Amino acid sequence: MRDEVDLVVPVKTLDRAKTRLTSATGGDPVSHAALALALALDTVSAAIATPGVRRVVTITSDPAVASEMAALGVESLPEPAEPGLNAALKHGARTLRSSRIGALQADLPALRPDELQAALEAAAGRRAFVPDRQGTGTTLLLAAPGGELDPRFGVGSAGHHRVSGAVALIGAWPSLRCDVDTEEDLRLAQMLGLGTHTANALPAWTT
Ligand SMILES: Nc1nc2c(ncn2[C@@H]2O[C@H](COP(=O)(O)OP(=O)(O)OP(=O)(O)O)[C@@H](O)[C@H]2O)c(=O)[nH]1
Ligand SMILES: C=C(OP(=O)(O)O)C(=O)O
Repeated sequence: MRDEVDLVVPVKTLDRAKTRLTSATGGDPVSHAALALALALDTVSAAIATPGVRRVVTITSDPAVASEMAALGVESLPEPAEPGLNAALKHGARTLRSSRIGALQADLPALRPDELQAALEAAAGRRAFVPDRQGTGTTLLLAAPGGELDPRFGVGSAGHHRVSGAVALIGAWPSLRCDVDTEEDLRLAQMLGLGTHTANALPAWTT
């Protein structure tokens, strides 16, 4: 039987999201929100196309995000009263009550379903995580079947997830490691091959 996972994807309200990318859109808030949304839509589109992913739910208080996710057939849950990324993920994990839960960051615009699938299979039922391209952050955290998510995202989260007993998954999945925080990340993601939402939302300098 396939070891399927339900993924919680956190998405900040668009007017607060991706501040390190502000320069990429020349400070225009409308273009910036469109780019932040596009990153999330491409991430979620790839996740729902991955055979080992049973269900994807976003955690967001932004109605525009929830509406666009609904158009993809993806449900959104509002954020809990407690602020912050890890509180949002714990809330999502508790609400879903899945047999196996994972957290996927929403800024992976080059994500390929075959690469996400390869990482899910490499986890082989263990609590595991995928470090970002720099090796310090985390792009995917997987609970063991029936286990707690215990998210420790934030600065240096790869180290925190390792210390918490999660196995680092290292393999040929560059698109899963390429989270986009800065203009440089965006250029690298473009080289890997962006999803259509982000490609269409790109600022003029990239084309
Ligand atoms: N729902 C929710 N998602 C969050 C929260 N904080 C971060 N995220 C999401 O978690 C992921 C990783 O966050 P970051 O890479 O730090 O993104 P960011 O906070 O938008 O970017 P910066 O403003 O540049 O730090 C992104 O998908 C964010 O949208 C939060 O408080 N609530
Ligand atoms: C919150 C995280 O993302 P980033 O480093 O992209 O801000 C993380 O990797 O834990």
